[in-house]
Amino acid sequence: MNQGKKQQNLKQDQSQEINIINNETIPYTEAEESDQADGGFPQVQDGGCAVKELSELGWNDAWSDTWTQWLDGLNEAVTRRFAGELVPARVSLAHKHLYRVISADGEWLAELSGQARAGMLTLSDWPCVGDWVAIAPRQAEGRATIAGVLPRRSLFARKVAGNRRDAQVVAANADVALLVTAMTSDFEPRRLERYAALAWDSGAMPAVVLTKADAAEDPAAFAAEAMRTVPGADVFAVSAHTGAGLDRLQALLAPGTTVVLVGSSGVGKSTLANALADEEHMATQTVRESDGKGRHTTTHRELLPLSGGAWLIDTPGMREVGMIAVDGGSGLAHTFEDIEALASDCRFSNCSHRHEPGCAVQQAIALGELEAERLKGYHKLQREIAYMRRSEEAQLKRQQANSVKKLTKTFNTSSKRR
Ligand SMILES: Nc1nc2c(ncn2[C@@H]2O[C@H](COP(=O)(O)OP(=O)(O)OP(=O)(O)O)[C@@H](O)[C@H]2O)c(=O)[nH]1
Ligand SMILES: [Zn+2]
Repeated sequence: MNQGKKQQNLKQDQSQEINIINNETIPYTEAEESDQADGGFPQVQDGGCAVKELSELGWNDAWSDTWTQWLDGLNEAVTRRFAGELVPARVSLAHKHLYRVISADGEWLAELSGQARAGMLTLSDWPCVGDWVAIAPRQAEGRATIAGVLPRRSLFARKVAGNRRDAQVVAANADVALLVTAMTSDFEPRRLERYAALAWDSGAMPAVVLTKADAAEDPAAFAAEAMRTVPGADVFAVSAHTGAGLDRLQALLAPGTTVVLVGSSGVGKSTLANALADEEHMATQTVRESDGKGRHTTTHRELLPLSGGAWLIDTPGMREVGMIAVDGGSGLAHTFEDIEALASDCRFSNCSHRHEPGCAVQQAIALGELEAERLKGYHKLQREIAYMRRSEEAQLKRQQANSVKKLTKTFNTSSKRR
């Protein structure tokens, strides 16, 4: 799919306030205009982002099975309402309650059916970029109705610790999470551990990308350290500037694979994305020249095609994902498999691996089998998770207290009126 050029042109056409969907020109509707008033309408992603086959978007036998099961589970009213009209589509852009979705027939502007809306009980139920949804196209209008969201394979959320259901999902169904870190003084094994834990928790497969190979004296040493830090993950040393190592990385990103980039600011995520996309897809902060206002373009929430046929989810929320702590469940255990394995030999089952007698972890450190720094990283992440849990609980309590207060006030006011 080589539509990058077209996409660029479309982006520059924004000031004309048109959307091109399914090759038709459709003026903004009221809903879009009001969205635009508070923050700008999402950029037109790609006029004819038509895929020849759904598999290009990552659809496969497993998704087909999920689809069948999902349809079977629909209640009678929904089945009757959409009688045979539902087709799968993938969300390429989420903007408040308006979505862009790509189906085998092309790209649609879509909104949730009232019934689907009513079923959105928590923030995480709402569709987000990467989601597979069931749509009923409304051919005449060139719009579509979203009847529901298929169960997700993986998800990245803004707030993962504690109550996952209340997290805002910022990327769904990523297959691969590229943990991006530069081979400079920025390189921080402890941070990499945190990203790895986050990725394992998300359900996506982590792989490490070490950037700025051209500026590193000994890329192999960084790679070795990364392999020790994230056991079991593929490690790629690349330079977006010279192109070194990109081929090997491209091979991981098979057609239909969905990938996200996780990493701190300045490590080269945008540059890498550009190199993989072969186009300047990521010009998120270009100034709008066309209307002379010099206003920044809206930030994206997008599913971007990469040159090898894979897709990159780049949402503003993804940038925050790396900042937060993780669930503290399987992700932590997975990342620190070595420590967890040693821990099973500790004398006490609740050993904290600090001062307890018979601690197998401390013993391994004494024998030089485990780096003390790694245990420090483990403890630090544990502490952060505990801290997040506590602050979330406190926040929840405050919210509850506030709503009780509000209710009481409403009650008092209305009883005074009576
Ligand atoms: N030498 C070298 N510099 C690079 C490479 N890739 C990126 N950089 C530089 O690193 C700086 C940061 O790159 P970005 O791609 O903006 O980093 P980012 O991770 O997207 O940063 P945020 O947008 O803040 O999250 C820029 O000055 C790039 O030119 C590389 O392969 N080699
Ligand atoms: Zn121990």
